[in-house]
Amino acid sequence: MKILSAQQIRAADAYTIEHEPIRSVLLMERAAAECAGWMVHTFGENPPPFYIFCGMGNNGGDGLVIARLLKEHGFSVQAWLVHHSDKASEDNLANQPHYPELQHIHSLTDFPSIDAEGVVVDAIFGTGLSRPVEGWTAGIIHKINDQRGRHTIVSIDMPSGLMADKPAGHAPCIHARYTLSFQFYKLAFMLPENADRAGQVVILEIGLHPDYITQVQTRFHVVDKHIVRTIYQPRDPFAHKGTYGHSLIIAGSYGKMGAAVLSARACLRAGAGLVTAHIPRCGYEIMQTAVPEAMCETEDTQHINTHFHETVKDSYATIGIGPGIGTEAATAKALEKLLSQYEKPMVLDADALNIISTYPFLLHKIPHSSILTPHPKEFERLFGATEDQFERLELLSSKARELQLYILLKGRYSAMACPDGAVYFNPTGNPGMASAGSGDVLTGILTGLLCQGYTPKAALLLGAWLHGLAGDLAADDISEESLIAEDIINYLGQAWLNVRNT
Ligand SMILES: NC(=O)C1=CN([C@@H]2O[C@H](COP(=O)(O)OP(=O)(O)OC[C@H]3O[C@@H](n4cnc5c(N)ncnc54)[C@H](O)[C@@H]3O)[C@@H](O)[C@H]2O)[C@@H](O)CC1
Ligand SMILES: Nc1ncnc2c1ncn2[C@@H]1O[C@H](COP(=O)(O)OP(=O)(O)O)[C@@H](O)[C@H]1O
Ligand SMILES: [K+]
Repeated sequence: MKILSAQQIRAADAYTIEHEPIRSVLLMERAAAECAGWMVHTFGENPPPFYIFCGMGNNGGDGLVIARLLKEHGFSVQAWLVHHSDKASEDNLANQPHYPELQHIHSLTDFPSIDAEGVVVDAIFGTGLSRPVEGWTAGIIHKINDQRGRHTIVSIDMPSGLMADKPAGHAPCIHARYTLSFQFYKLAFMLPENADRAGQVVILEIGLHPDYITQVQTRFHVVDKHIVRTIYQPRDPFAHKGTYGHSLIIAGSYGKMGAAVLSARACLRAGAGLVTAHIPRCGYEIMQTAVPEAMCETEDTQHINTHFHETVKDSYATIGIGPGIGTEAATAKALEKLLSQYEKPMVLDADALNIISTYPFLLHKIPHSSILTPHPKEFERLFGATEDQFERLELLSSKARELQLYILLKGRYSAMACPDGAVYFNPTGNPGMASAGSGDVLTGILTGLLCQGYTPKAALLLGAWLHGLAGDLAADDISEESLIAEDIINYLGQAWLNVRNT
């Protein structure tokens, strides 16, 4: 699914109005009807009172229509027009007479007391907000946020105060429980700095013209079922174990053999034909016992990996390196040699990335189209700090282009930058996965997918999706709290079935 900028969304509205064709006030009616429908579906059993705050633009226009529709449905509704500007938009103005009970807010003192527990609808600003909200309108936003404990706040299209594709910093902004966003995710929703602003994002289809959506060029995308289904390749009925490649996992050190076990096991469950784990000697029995399906190659050194470059053969379809290997000088030396001699795309994670941040010239030795999977701290060590998360996204995308690598920046919506500069966000996954070892599993999955012949881009998008989906399926059964990395591996099979049957 594409992520459009505010300006592209305006163009999509205009294109739809001209080519469907539909009058703009009817497009507003259609969008608002989707919101009202969601509200009836969500709160309709025993409807609470609704308090609707409308702005002067088209977002406010949506609010006016929602107020009318909910009232017609028999809900208890009060609505206010927040006069942040002297002029209302045409469609806002057209809808005001259809809601005669409309009340007015001209200053902070007009803010009503809203007693009974209910739903506060925020339709003050949408994608038209061009600068941070100031003055008494900012005060209204704070007053609405003060209601959070007692009321459910639902924002229409955007939480008011947030801008679709610009940082809002510490500017006043509604903290919604739900955001009903029209047709597309907005870039701002993908960033952790806005996590407590948009709340749970619900995408509502409002029938914007498909021709516009197909032809519009955008760098940002959210991975969805359609993309994943296009990537998925069923296995060949005549396959043998050689068909799906031989991968090498270089991982683990004394005290961190779990990282190696998790990566090797995930690599197998992702579908690799053969897996060899390269580990220090201290891990031999652990690995052979925990992952009997994997072959094992050990170092002369007892506790760390130092000579893996000597055993690497071109016959390995790919390599996954990094989880738990430590950052000792001897390991760093071996990594440098490995990067100089192995030419196929590989997966680099964790300590492999930490070593590279200490010796940045190694970045240029990584085989093109390899996948790097830093978490935010590792990313900062590799590429430096940024002012805000929009700037960090730009840095991510420009580094992927400059180095011709795929870089996955981990998070709630992991951001995956491609060598052509495009960035895909992965929507699957949950906070239960914020526990030790989840990243080691991801390394194994990505390696397993590369190994069996998926292109690096396909492996990246499908791998992140499967990883998060397995986590979601596990959390559904055993809770987010008790989820551990091993569960992600155990539910990978169900995630595969889900992808196959979609
Ligand atoms: N036909 C369309 O264009 C449709 C638009 N829709 C709605 O329209 C919204 C966009 O509407 P608009 O473009 O009118 O914009 P908004 O309603 O988001 O806000 C624009 C209003 O806010 C004012 N404003 C902007 N920045 C401000 C600031 N910092 N402080 C105070 N006032 C400020 C502007 O002067 C204008 O009055 C979408 O988010 C969506 O809710 C939907 O109804 C779908 C159809
Ligand atoms: N709140 C969350 N929502 C979705 N995914 C998450 C969340 N927290 C963590 N994850 C995922 O779990 C993985 C954690 O990786 P990482 O921090 O490297 O863990 P570790 O180093 O312990 O293995 C990442 O893929 C990340 O996207
Ligand atoms: K809003």
